[in-house]
Amino acid sequence: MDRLELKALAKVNLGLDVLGRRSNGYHDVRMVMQTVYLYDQVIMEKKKEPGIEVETNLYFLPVNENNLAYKAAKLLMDEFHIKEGIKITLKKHIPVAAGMAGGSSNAAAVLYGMNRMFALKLPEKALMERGVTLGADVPYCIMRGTVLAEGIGEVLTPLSPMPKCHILLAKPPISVSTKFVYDELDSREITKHPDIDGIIEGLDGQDLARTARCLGNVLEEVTVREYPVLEQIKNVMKEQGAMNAIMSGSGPTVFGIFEEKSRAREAGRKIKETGLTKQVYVTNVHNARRK
Ligand SMILES: C[C@@](CO)(OP(=O)(O)O)[C@H](O)COP(=O)(O)OP(=O)(O)OC[C@H]1O[C@@H](n2ccc(N)nc2=O)[C@H](O)[C@@H]1O
Ligand SMILES: Nc1ncnc2c1ncn2[C@@H]1O[C@H](COP(=O)(O)OP(=O)(O)O)[C@@H](O)[C@H]1O
Repeated sequence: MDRLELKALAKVNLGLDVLGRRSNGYHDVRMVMQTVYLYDQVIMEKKKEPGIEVETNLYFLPVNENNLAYKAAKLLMDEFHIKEGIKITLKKHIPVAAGMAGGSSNAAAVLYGMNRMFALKLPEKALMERGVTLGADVPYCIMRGTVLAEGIGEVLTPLSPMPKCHILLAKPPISVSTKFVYDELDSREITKHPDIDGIIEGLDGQDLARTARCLGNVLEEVTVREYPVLEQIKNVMKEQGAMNAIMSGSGPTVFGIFEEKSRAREAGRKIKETGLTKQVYVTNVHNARRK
């Protein structure tokens, strides 16, 4: 196989709880992850000359060893002494540094793609073990779907799939570092832990209303205080009929759950109109496994 075109899908966190801090600075988490149908296109092409070439439509992204897609390719090329080269084209649509795991999803796609193109025959678990060395969310991005993520995010248990619904994503034009958000949380007392078990029970009962009611992200304690725009976006979504709305991951993307697509669209229009952000996307949950 000389060419492979993959979709690297984004995620949202339906629930995100932090249980403790490890001595290396990483945190023990308990998260419910959900894949959404917003994706980057990852095109992989073999080339005769050795080496890794990365090309992307976003001028500000690195195309060297600092790109997560490059790192993923290098990891397997080094381990398996691959002599041929690879060109990776990233057509980015997932907002960058947004709490939607765009970079991790690119890395996951490249690990999956390299495994297939070079017939490495690594089982999914082996790809995940390598993936976590690139980022805590990479193993989940390999697995995809509705998943409970524990440990630092790499201990994965598939859950009952999220019932069909529409997701409105809104990314305000602010930048928040994941490390900063986790570190800030250490200096605060967590006043309210999200009801992760309630989300899981909602999913088990295929009860969208219950699942939506239990959405929660402990990292909001840091970001919402710092950036009131997040609360404003959540409020518009709820006023416009969202079953609930919270921040995804370390932010700043906020997402709302809607039963009707027209209402999700209308809420997106309102968010743009009121000048909170121009970056809004209406999408849905995606539960198909990789082929
Ligand atoms: C917050 C979450 C929620 O899904 O997602 P994003 O907001 O990045 O999408 C993840 O936990 C982020 O995962 P990921 O972005 O892959 O993390 P990494 O690159 O491994 O780590 C970036 C930094 O986040 C902090 N970190 C990450 C994961 C974790 N369990 N504890 C942490 O404290 C560490 O300070 C680390 O240096
Ligand atoms: N292929 C990539 N796509 C997006 N970001 C990347 C990529 N490679 C490296 N990065 C860097 O990783 C950081 C986090 O990006 P991203 O994965 O989009 O964040 P998040 O996990 O918060 O959604 C950014 O600062 C970006 O410069």
